Amino acid sequence: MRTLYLEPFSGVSGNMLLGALFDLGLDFSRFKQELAKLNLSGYQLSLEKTTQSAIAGSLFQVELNGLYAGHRVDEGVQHHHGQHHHGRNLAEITKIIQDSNLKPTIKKSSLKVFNEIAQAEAKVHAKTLSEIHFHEVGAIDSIVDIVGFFIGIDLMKVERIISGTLVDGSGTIEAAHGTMPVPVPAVMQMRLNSEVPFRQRLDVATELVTPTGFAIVKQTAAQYGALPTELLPEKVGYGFGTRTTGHLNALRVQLLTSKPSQKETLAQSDQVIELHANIDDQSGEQLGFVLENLIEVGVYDAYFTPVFMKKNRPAYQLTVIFKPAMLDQVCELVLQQTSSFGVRWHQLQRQLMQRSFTKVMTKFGELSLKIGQKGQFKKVAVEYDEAARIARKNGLSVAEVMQQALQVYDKKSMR
Ligand SMILES: O=C([S-])c1cc(C(=O)S)c[n+]([C@@H]2O[C@H](COP(=O)(O)O)[C@@H](O)[C@H]2O)c1
Ligand code: NI
Repeated sequence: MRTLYLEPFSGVSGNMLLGALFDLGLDFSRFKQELAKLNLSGYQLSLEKTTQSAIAGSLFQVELNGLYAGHRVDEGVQHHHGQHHHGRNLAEITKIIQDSNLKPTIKKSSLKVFNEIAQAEAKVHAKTLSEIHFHEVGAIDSIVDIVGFFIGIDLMKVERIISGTLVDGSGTIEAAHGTMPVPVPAVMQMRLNSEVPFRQRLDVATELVTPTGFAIVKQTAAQYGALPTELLPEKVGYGFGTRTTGHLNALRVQLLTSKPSQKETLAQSDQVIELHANIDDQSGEQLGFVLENLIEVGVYDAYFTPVFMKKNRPAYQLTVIFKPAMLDQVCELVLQQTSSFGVRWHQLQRQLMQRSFTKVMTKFGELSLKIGQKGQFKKVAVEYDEAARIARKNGLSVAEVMQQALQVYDKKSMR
């Protein structure tokens, strides 16, 4: 799976995302060909290979009638070059995107991002969605950045995006409406109840995370956190921002692929999801049923831990451990079959011993053994179900049967 890993150590914006994709090798001519399918005019694109703080990277900008696009959204009539213009609202932008010949997946993803930003702007400015206008200059910039990003990842065949923590600056910025706090209000609004990891640098007194950058990450990242260790960085790129921060102002991106030569490592180290839900109002019978169903669909483990919840309620915490591909299935099962109104999860790195299986013949019958190996360490475990069956049949303890099996194994392996 081709994965794009974002390192927004100096924030993220539409320009930085596209600059970074070009720096990774996205073909500028192919990109422009695809973007032309929008049938938009009045803009030029500039792509410059340059350096910042002695680091080589790419600066991507959208130029409109000689001006670099900056401000984006207004909640009504826009003053532009001394005239009054009504900007494009969400419905008009939706129409431009829908009427284009772009791939349906690109249209759909772009519209999700526009919706995310428009909802946040509407809330911040206490306006309705149709009253939020992406003004004439900013609308083109936003369309190019947002639609362009999805064109870029489609051309580069990126299948999954993972993002590290978004780092914003602090203080205030000057915008069309006056002074705005950082994180800017639209970003702050989109952060509410979102999982996107975020922190601020107090030594950078400007905006590093723009609404467009934040919305794209929020809508596209399948996972957040550190670089997955089982993946191999194949390419790295730097997309520069336009603000002067006194530091390297870039988004770093990595293109990751699975390590082909280390299949063994892959098999021994992988990622699992640990999901939790606290339940204080469901019967033991029903909860037992939930565990049975979870085990049946193939989770690695599922169990309850007694906990005290708010208001001193004795309750149970459900824990389920399973492979990441089962996330939707497990969430649905837990939400359908328990009284919990939500679930929470995190991804964990797991390391396993290399496993193999063998059989031994004891005087009571045949038994299966599981062998775990990690370097010079070795563990042998007797299959419990088989040992229990033999113990019952012969009137023995499970320990006696297991001991017999291990003795036979030891003799066999010493030979
Ligand atoms: O024009 C408006 S209303 C505006 C609102 C906000 C809010 O947070 S509300 C922010 N901005 C600033 O405009 C530029 C461009 O943002 P893009 O996401 O289009 O790149 C950026 O500095 C925003 O913070 C404008
Ligand atoms: Ni705004």
